[in-house]
Amino acid sequence: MLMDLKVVLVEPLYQGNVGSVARAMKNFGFSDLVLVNPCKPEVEARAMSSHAWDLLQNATVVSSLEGAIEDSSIVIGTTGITGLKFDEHLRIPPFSPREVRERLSGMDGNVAVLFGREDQGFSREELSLCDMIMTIPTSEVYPVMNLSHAVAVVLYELSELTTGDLPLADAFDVRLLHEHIAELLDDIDYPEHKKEKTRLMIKRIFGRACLLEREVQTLRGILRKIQQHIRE
Ligand SMILES: C[S@@+](CC[C@H](N)C(=O)[O-])C[C@H]1O[C@@H](n2cnc3c(N)ncnc32)[C@H](O)[C@@H]1O
Repeated sequence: MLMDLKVVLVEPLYQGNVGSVARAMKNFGFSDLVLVNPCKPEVEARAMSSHAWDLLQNATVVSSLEGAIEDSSIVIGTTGITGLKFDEHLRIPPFSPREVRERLSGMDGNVAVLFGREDQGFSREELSLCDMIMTIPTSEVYPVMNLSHAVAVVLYELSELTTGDLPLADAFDVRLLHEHIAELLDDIDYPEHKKEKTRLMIKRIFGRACLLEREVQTLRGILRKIQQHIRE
């Protein structure tokens, strides 16, 4: 069974790419396409989508990335630029599509894979919403691929992903866990200037772990106990 996976295109600029993405999705058996503030898919998009025009017609159009991923347990950002050039503050180890497939194999849940703008990729704020970063290994000489080519390679690999019976934590519960951690940092008077980066680091650690429902509940239980202890 295929994982419940949606492809999110963030502010795609060119109709041709949007059409080609729809085609690649249909080629690999995916249908859930979300477009954040897209260019209007018209004649060119239709031509490039070929027999996947229906998929494009049924795409969900939203006005914010947050809205596109609010129900996703795991949010995976994609980029051709890694290392310090990518973002010196985030320093996230990127995963190849094969590594992502291996990590998610046997699990069940909502996964969103994000693809960035053709000209600028993602902003730092957008990247901070991601649990994992995925990079297709390419030539170092020219690592940045065309948007729709990148989608096709990623989906080729993820179409081999087999869903299992381990439920990924619900997006809402993961959000509560992070709110809980933020409260705890306040309770222990964690240095104000370090809070944001620390919260992001914890989000990344948990993101890489692909937390299961039971694990989130256990972590929240422990945090509650610590909080009670501190507040007494
Ligand atoms: C043309 S690229 C964007 C290039 C942009 N100049 C940048 O700085 O990221 C459009 C999108 O394709 C995807 N992409 C391109 N190359 C990739 C690669 N090697 N691995 C994973 N995704 C890639 C990413 O989602 C990227 O945001």
